[in-house]
Order: sequence, then C-alpha cells, then structure tokens
Amino acid sequence: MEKRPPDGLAFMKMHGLGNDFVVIDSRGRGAETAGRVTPALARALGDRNRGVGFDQLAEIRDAAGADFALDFWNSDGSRAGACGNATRCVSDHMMRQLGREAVTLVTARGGLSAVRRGDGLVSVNMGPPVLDWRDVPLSREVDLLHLPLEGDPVAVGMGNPHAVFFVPDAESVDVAGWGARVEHDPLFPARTNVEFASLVGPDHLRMRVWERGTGITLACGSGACATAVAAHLRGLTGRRVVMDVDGGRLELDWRDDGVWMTGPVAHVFDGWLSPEFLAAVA
Ligand SMILES: N[C@@H](CCC[C@H](N)C(=O)O)C(=O)O
Repeated sequence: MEKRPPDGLAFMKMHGLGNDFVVIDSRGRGAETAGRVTPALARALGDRNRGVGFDQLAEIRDAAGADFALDFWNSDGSRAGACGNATRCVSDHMMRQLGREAVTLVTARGGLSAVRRGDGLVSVNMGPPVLDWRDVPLSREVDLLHLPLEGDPVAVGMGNPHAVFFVPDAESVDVAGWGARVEHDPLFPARTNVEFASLVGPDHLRMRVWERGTGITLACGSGACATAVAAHLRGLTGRRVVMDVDGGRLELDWRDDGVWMTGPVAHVFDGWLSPEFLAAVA
C-alpha cells in the first residue's frame, strides 16, 4: 500500500441503509474554529465519477458541552441542517472511539444524543419536530397538515424541511419527477426534501424519498422522522412505526423528548484525499 501523503486529507466512507456518507474528522482545532469543508470541496468530493461520491458529507468538529459537533453538506455543495443517518453512523464511530455506548453531539439545530442498542442498532434522538410554518420554513402561513399543493402534503421540519405525501402506492410514484418539482416550489424558500409514503399495515409505512440537494436516495433519516410525525398527525398511525425505505428498515418513535430513529450503520472503508485533488478544488 502507498504511504499516505502528509498533506492529504483522511476520510471515512459510511452508510446507513445505503444512504451514503463521506466523513471528515476536523476535531482538534477548537469549538470556535470553522471546519475545513467548503462548498467547492463538497461538490468535488460528491461527484461519483471524479470524486468519492456521497449523498451527504459530514464533518466532525469540536464542541463545547458535547462529545462532538457535526456539520452536513449535500452533493450539490449546499448545507443541510440535519442528517439522521449520518448522525447515527458518526455516533457509532464516536462510541467505538470513546469506548462508550452513548454520545452527545451538537448540530445546526442544537444538542442531540445517540445510543447503541443491545441488538447493535444505533438510535438517535433527532429532537422534536418543527411545526411552525416560519421555522420549517414555508414562504407564507398555511395549514401545515394540508399544504396547498397537488397531492395534499404535510410539512414537517426536523432541522431541515420536509414535504410528506401520503399516496396509495409509494412504489408507483415518479419520485424524481414529482420530487424535483416540489423541491423547488415557491412555498419552500429554502427548497425541501420530499417523501412519498403509503400505509402497508398497522403502524407500518413504506417510504421513498427525494432529497433536497442530492436527489433520490436509498434512505433519509430525517425524512423518516418527518414521515412518522406526519402519519401520526394525520391519524394514520400511532407514535411508534416501522418504515421500509429502499435501503432497508428504520424504527421511529415520537416520544416526549423528540423523535427517536433506530437502524443499522456500516463503516465501509478509510480513504485519503490526495494533495493533487485538494489543490484542484482550492
Ligand atoms: N440523508 C439525510 C438528510 C439529508 C439532508 C437533506 N438532503 C437536506 O438538504 O436537508 C438524513 O438521513 O436525514
């Protein structure tokens, strides 16, 4: 194996249910110091042909009052305020590194916590849903439970915006076409993630997703949380559901302290960005 260049940049590739991430560890620079990731680096790395490829890039930073902080980017270089599956993946990594079964972290939406369950699955408390139109955000005051859009979606914020459509059969939806149209609807001033869900049994949902800034992905943790909240608010389910996404199954539980999401995580490989790649991006 070639020796790692001293001026390259180490990264990990991880995924949760096929929602895949590049993770860069920028700890050791102080909680007040900005990270090393720029929109240009996120875009270049996110290119599946010329970079590494990912649905989201997660950067670990120092945090005051928590084990670590996490920032997220989409593959188009835009920032994401939340990423549930990356939070579960990085929390698993940090639990292993710290020799613990629970960690606390800070994201753009505030403090979160994660634990490893006895069965090895990782749970994260994604915090309470945002149900005020200004904070989702929406561009004007409307009924969040019945947005004035074709298909009658529900709006839920989980630190990022989501529009959840309940459809008779999620399998037959044109996720790319419909999702892209809704992502850019003027009702969402910061664009939106879009979920299409069907009830397939008691407290059992099937969900497919179009992610803002990325496109179709095999899973979206914050989208699963938003869908579980929307399904309960619409009277379709209780507060605990299982949800089948393209990449597997998540468990959701909307408790008094927030929406808990549980599922598997995978560490795929450790890599090293070459100085040439970094110089071309700078
Ligand atoms: N895959 C993520 C959500 C990613 C963020 C999203 N694309 C956004 O722009 O808000 C998850 O697991 O939550």
